[in-house]
Amino acid sequence: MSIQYEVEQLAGSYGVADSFPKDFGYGDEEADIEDSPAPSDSKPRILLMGLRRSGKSSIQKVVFHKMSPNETLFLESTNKIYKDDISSSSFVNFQIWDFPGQVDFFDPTFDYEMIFRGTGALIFVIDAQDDYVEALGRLHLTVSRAYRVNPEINFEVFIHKVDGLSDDHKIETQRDIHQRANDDLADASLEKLHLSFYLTSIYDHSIFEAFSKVVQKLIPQLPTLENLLNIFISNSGIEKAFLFDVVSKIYIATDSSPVDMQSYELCCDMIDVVIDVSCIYGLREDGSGSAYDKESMAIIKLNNTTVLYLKEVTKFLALVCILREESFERKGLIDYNFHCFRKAIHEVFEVGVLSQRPLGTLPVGSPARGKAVALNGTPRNTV
Ligand SMILES: Nc1nc2c(ncn2[C@@H]2O[C@H](COP(=O)(O)OP(=O)(O)OP(=O)(O)O)[C@@H](O)[C@H]2O)c(=O)[nH]1
Repeated sequence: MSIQYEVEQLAGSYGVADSFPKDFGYGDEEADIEDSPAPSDSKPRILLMGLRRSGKSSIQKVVFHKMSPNETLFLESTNKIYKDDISSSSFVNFQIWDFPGQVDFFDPTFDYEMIFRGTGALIFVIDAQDDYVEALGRLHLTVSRAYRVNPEINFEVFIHKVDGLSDDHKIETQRDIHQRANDDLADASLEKLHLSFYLTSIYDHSIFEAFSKVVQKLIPQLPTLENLLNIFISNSGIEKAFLFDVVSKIYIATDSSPVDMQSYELCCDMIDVVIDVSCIYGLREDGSGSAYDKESMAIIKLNNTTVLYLKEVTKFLALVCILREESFERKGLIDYNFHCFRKAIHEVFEVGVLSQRPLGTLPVGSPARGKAVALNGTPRNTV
């Protein structure tokens, strides 16, 4: 059975007119799509805030720059705002702003209104191995100010460095921080301000999983991507599928079955294996070429009748699936369905790229014509 029909219907019927975070690729199919990235300062921002030494720079380096967790021990304290534009290497077309812990953010020389206005998500990092009373006060001050300037911001709290805590202690810490932070908001009549909490550590996959959720909330096309994944897996006998940003190993979408940490870790490990092998054996003799390109694909059969299947979807994205060996007997069907899935994803992105062009330059009849454009759902303000 093919899924071509449904997929094409879906991509069309959603009429995704919002923009998509990143131009999606390369090659013949996309040659007519102009790459017109937003000027770097107009990109939606993810702010990383928190007290000194809470782990902000480490998070950023581990997730987006492949730094090994142990190396973060030698990171120097950040003493100015560090703007990291990761859009040239990653699907995630955001600027990550790492704030130095010791700077008085509400110093009058700091134009915090401008900073918050163009912000998509504010991640507040709390060191769970330290006394967190001061951090909670700072959290309250920061989110209440930010909310007044821009109530659309997603407020995310990373209860970080939980690798040092026992399971019971983790739960208790999360409950306590959740309770106190929300009590403070209630006292300030800010009940509408919603905080999301995550237990994170750079020493396991929890930081990638948490960042995945933060980024997913900023992708307006998420429901379309999830639908496409659902159709793909149900027609191909696949158990779980993730759409990964290869560089950061953030999953930007998955099908609607629950995510268990082990499956996610397995898929992350597969990406590492593929990229590492490709770096060693996949480049040309003079070192040119790319470790990840249109040809990238891998199948790994495990000794427990599980098969892992990875294929390139776009320049930055890969589909990684987990399936049973017996389902893999119909490999032809899976390959064909993947082909349709890939095409549909490109169509979704194509509309996104078109919608980023000035409206006057769009072809008449283009679905993006006449719609207001907001990058990742976030106003494009220049700071
Ligand atoms: N155990 C543990 N240590 C961590 C984790 N994340 C960061 N650290 C350590 O925390 C220390 C401070 O990390 P930084 O990333 O420099 O903290 P920061 O918040 O950027 O600090 P400032 O730049 O001073 O604001 C480093 O020694 C890291 O190795 C974690 O998940 N677990």
